[in-house]
Amino acid sequence: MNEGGAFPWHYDNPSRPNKRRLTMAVYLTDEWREEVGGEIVLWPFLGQPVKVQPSYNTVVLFKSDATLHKVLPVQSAVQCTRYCFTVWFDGFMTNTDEDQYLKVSHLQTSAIPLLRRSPLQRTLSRAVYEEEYRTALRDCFGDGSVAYKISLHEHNVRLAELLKNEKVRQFVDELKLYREDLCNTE
Ligand SMILES: O=C(O)CCC(=O)C(=O)O
Ligand SMILES: [Fe+2]
Repeated sequence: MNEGGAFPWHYDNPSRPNKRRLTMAVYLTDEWREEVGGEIVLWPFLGQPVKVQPSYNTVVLFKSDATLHKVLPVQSAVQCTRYCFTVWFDGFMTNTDEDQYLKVSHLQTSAIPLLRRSPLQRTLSRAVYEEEYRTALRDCFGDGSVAYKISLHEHNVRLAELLKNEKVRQFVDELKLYREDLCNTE
């Protein structure tokens, strides 16, 4: 992935033909401490991010198709190897049409509770969190690196494609406001 072993914001199951339903990450770093870094951050759609320390015997379980997450860079100056293994559980009913295809009827306030728990959020996530996606790419790959430039370009292209649609653009603006309001009240 990259030298620090970090991951930018992603879903473990981004779309078909992926079958992942559940992610289980098991952390086995002995004597993990804060200056090592490498925390996993889970971000429930439109909610508050949750940072989990990858300390020995910690297990994290989440929905692979509806949990945005990233892994913070490990500080290479601190001589500590990060040990982790991940198990993905596939599902038979993963990425159904209902999970996969955003409809015009989803682009309205009343659909927000559904989007917050549904894999449908994946279509809108990079637009709602466009800046956070960019920052995480830079933190993971390093400013000026080829990998950063390529991944940033890919993000920008996919974002522009999504925002071509006027209704999507308007709804994304609404979701950004909703997200801010919720962060201030939660
Ligand atoms: O290393 C971790 O904490 C999780 C890795 C991860 O997100 C992945 O493999 O998709
Ligand atoms: Fe992941």
